[in-house]
Amino acid sequence: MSAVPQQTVTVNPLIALDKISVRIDDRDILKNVDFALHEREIVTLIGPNGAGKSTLIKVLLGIVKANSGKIHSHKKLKFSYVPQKFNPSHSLPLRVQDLLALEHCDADIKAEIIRDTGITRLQDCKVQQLSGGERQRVLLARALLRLPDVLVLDEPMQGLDIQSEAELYEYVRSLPIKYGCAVLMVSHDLQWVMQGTHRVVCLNKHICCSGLPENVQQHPEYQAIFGTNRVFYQHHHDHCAHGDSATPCQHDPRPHIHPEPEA
Ligand SMILES: Nc1ncnc2c1ncn2[C@@H]1O[C@H](COP(=O)(O)OP(=O)(O)OP(=O)(O)O)[C@@H](O)[C@H]1O
Repeated sequence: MSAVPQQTVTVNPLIALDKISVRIDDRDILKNVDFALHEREIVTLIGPNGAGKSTLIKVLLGIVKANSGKIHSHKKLKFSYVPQKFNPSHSLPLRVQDLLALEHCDADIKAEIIRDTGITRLQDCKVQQLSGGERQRVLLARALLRLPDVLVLDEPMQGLDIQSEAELYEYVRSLPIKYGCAVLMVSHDLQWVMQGTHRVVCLNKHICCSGLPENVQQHPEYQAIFGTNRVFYQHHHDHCAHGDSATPCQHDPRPHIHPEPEA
C-alpha cells in the first residue's frame, strides 16, 4: 500500500489531457499523452532525462502549446508552479518579503506558511543571495500563498539537505488536506517520493504506466527504464525529521520544515 491515505478520487478530474502530442523541431517530445489530475490528489511524474516531464507540466500550465490533443477542465484553475531553476536577476534586487508580498493572502495563513516552510528569518534577505535550499523554501512558500487548486513542483528537492528533504516531503503530503490543493510533482527521487504519493505516472514521451507506486514498479516498461532493483522505500513518519532524532517533535506536531541552521 502507498504510505499516503488514499483520496476519494472524484469522477471528474480537475484537469485532463486527452491525446496530447508536442513536436519541437520535428522531434516528438510528447506522443498521445492522456493524463488526469483529481482534486486533492498527489501525483508524481517520473521518467528518464528528456522524457518530456517538464514539457507535460508546461502543457498543463498553458506555457507550451500542444500540436494536437485537448485539455479539459470543468472550472478555471489556479496553478502555482515551482520550477526546476529560478535565477532572479541581479539587476532587480528583491527581498524575500517583497517577493512574498506579490501574492495576496489572508494574514494568518501567510504567517502559517512562512512558519511551516521555515523561512521566518529570511524575510529581509535578498532573494539573489539565498542558498539553493533557502530559495526552494521561499519559492514553495510563494507558490502556496496563491492558494492554488494545483501545486506543481518540478524537482523541488534540489539544494535541500537530507533532513530538510524529508521534512519537505512530509509537508507536501499534508498540503492537500490543509489547503485543498492537488499536487503534481516531478521527481527522480524514487525512494522518498513514492511513499508520499497517491499515484505515480511514468512518462517516456508516452505514458508507460501509471497507478499505485507498488503496482507501477512491477510494470515491464517501468522495469525497462529503471531496472528491477529500484524498490520504492516505504517510510512511516510519526515524527518530524529534525535533529536526527526519532522522538516526536515536542514543540510542533504539524508537518513543517525547519529553518536551515544559522552559520
Ligand atoms: N524549447 C525547446 N526546444 C527544443 N527542444 C526542447 C525544448 N523544450 C524541451 N525540448 C526537448 O524535449 C525533450 C524533453 O524535455 P523535458 O525538459 O520536457 O524533459 P524532462 O523529462 O523534464 O527531462 P529532465 O528529467 O532531464 O529534466 C528534451 O529532449 C529537450 O531537449
